[in-house]
Amino acid sequence: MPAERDREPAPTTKAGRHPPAASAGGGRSAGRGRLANLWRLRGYLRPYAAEFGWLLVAALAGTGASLAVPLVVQRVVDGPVARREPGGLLSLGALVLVLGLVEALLIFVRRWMQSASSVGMEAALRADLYAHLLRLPTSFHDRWHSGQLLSRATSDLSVLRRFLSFGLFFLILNLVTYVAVVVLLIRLHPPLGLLVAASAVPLFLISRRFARHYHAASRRMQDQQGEVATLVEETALGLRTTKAYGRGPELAARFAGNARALHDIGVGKARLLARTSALFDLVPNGTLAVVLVTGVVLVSRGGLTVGALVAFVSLQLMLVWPVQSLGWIIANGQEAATAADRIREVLDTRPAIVDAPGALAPPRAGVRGRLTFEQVTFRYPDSGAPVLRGVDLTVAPGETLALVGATGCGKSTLLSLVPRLQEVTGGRITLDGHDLRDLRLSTLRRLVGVAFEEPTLFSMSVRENLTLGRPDAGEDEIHAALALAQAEFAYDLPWGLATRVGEQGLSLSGGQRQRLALARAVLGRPALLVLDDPLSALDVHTESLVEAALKRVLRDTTALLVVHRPSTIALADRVALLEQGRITAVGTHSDLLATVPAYRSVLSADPRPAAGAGVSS
Ligand SMILES: Nc1ncnc2c1ncn2[C@@H]1O[C@H](COP(=O)(O)OP(=O)(O)OP(=O)(O)O)[C@@H](O)[C@H]1O
Repeated sequence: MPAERDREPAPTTKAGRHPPAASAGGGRSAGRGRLANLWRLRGYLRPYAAEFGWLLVAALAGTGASLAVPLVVQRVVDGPVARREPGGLLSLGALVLVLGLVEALLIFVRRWMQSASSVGMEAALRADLYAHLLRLPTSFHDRWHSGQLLSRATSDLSVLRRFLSFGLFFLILNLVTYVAVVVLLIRLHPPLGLLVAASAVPLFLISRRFARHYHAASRRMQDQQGEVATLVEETALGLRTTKAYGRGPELAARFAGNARALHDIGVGKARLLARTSALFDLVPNGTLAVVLVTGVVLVSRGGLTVGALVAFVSLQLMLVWPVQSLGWIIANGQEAATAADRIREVLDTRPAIVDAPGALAPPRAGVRGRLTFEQVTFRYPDSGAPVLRGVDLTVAPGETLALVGATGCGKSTLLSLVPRLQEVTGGRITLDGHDLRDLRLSTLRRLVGVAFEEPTLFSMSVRENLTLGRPDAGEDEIHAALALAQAEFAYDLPWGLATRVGEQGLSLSGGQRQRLALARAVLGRPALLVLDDPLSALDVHTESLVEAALKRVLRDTTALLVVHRPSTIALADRVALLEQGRITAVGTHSDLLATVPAYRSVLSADPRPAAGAGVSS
């Protein structure tokens, strides 16, 4: 299902902002829009419309059967009982039995069919949400807490399923029951019937107030669940650091604070529901008391038959449960509305980096690999100053260019622009003269092999990790890539390449992970290699082996490398110095060493500001 609106609401982000609905304590516009997002998800119910319709028919028929019983009882009381003659009692008794059996059968049919549609709807929505998360740019994931996404993909979807399978169903059923009973009551005795009908007014007012407050509480609760999920996830991922620094107690206290907040919101919600449920109990029972007293007076004055009073009261008793359950249904509905808001916040975020219409897909063989940055500017969303400012740089086909600069000057950012993980905010980058934005994303990412500073491995087999970008890679290619990255240790793992590496590849050493990530980048000989400090976690011996192997690959591949160590810089044909978002010098390593003090300063880790950086690109 496509995202429908072109807006990025302020989500519960890492910056801690909340969407407008989170603080919705009431207000007319909030009230109007409260169910809007729930309504927008109706498309997911469409495939199950017929099923849902049959369910409703079965439920309404069952309710009709149960409503008929008091009317038969009226005939029994006013007929055989009043006349004190049992004639006709048998047929009326048989009718009640048949009605009971029909009702039981219809309830069985309804329950049998009920769950499949809601589970199917939940699965479809979850699949769309996940696919959409994959399409969203890295800037989106930079801003959102992973726990918030996790809770949306799990608990929010379950809340929606519960509402669609029970809440919505009983809301319709109970409303129809209410109207049908009131119509029957008015037919039995118009003044008393209208009195019962009038009880809908306080019920409506209570419902409206409750819905408003419960919606706000639900939003707080579901956001807080996301916060707790984030904390648990961060703790699990950073467990080693936490333990090493002895920060366990501090984290436990932070968790306890968050869990306490969740608990308090949960208790608040439960109390709100309890208070309102009491009112929902009071109204039908109070009306019943008035009807009983008035009814008995009417019977004593001959204005109503005993049978009619029995039928009236029996029918009215059938309203107690629908009214009592109103609190639960509204609560469920408001939680579902909140869940829909939270899910739409993700679905409404448009993927910013997408294929242009008519995007090109040049074949690998036709790509020479000339990479050019033309006046490239880049600024992170929500941050003030641009990280890159007017970068001009050309990497010739087959050339290896090393990017050098002080920490935080924007090297990784510049690299991330090549596979379009981030989009330039000014200027353009071209590959063989084509603006990267004119290339099909999937093609571009096949042409560019990437290895990041932090080598991420997924909890799947080594082979799957290696062939992530090239599922079709053959055994020879895998072997060549592993050999190149000096990562043949993978064959010696307990199950060879079929060995599952742990989450984030934690069962491997940093150097092993880095070598596997390098093998993944070079697999299939991409036209362009983009490597962010690819040798940082290697020991001196392995580093020189990988360097030697890399040298071979780099000979016929265009490559842009971020490097810190002079030994790795030797791999490059030329070096570019990045300072405060600008390329201030380009040349060979020896030229720059000789002529650019800032370059010497960066390489010698000299913290002094480099004055007079000279050679410009
Ligand atoms: N996702 C982000 N959102 C906002 N600012 C960011 C983001 N990532 C990086 N930055 C900022 O952009 C600047 C450049 O970061 P970048 O990681 O590109 O530097 P770098 O030169 O690669 O650093 P290092 O050598 O330490 O890896 C830094 O000031 C950093 O704080």
